[in-house]
Amino acid sequence: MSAIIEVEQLNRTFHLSRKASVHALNDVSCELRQGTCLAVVGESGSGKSTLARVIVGLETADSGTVRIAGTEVKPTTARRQLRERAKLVQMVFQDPQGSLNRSLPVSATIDEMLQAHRPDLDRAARRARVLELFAEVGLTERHADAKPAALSGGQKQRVAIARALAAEPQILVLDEAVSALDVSVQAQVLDLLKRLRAEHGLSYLFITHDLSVVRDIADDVVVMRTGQIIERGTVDAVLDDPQQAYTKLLIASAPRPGWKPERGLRAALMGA
Ligand SMILES: Nc1ncnc2c1ncn2[C@@H]1O[C@H](COP(=O)(O)OP(=O)(O)OP(=O)(O)O)[C@@H](O)[C@H]1O
Repeated sequence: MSAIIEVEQLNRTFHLSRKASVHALNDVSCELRQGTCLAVVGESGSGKSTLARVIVGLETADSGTVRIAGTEVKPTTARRQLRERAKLVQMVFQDPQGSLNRSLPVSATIDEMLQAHRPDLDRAARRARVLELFAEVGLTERHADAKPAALSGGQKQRVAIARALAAEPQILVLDEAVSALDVSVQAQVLDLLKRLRAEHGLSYLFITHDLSVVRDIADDVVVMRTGQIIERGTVDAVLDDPQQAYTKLLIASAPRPGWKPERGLRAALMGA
């Protein structure tokens, strides 16, 4: 199976002051196989979001390459190139609020995407497409015409997914996209994502700190720690037979029935 995203030796350092800097990405290489889901896991600050942001072009790497669908993508501000990249890869964030205007119906955000990516559609055709996209993510016309405040967190995240789909991308980069949702709503959104992936032949880069979510949706996983990938493999191989002590700790500290927060990763790493 060919790779739709190939990341080679990415480096990104943030200089915080004259003396202090953070190596957020340290020679990171990985690939997302076409039609599959690659999970990127690791504790807070390990570099997951920076990797996602470099891939979608929101962040610039100091060195290294990103190829999407065989073509190297470079940071750009040129509208045409940004639009081409948006057609390949769309990002869904933890907080859907960012892409919604409080004073407009949520359908407006999808209409805006369609205006950018489907200039062939007139107003009536865009409205029809908006309703089609809402139906695809399990929402109705009533939801489309509601303002953000009238929708639940799960419904808003469905709108964010519909917005991403409006560009007809090949890849979704989901950055903690289900992390803020209640467990039952999270399961519904994960089911939706699995269905959409199958129906549209999408590939997912799935950033999460939650290993139960990884087990549910991902095929492959990379484990990040302080900007480096320290373990990689299929989900079954890595979660059932982790090789690195850090991965073992991540798994041991993942919430499960009977789990106590004070026995979490930080406590475990500190030997508490
Ligand atoms: N714009 C920035 N300026 C300075 N430092 C940054 C910036 N973005 C990220 N960092 C630092 O880079 C490191 C990696 O951050 P990143 O957000 O990629 O980690 P993460 O694994 O996604 O964490 P989280 O799950 O908390 O979002 C952290 O130490 C962070 O503080």
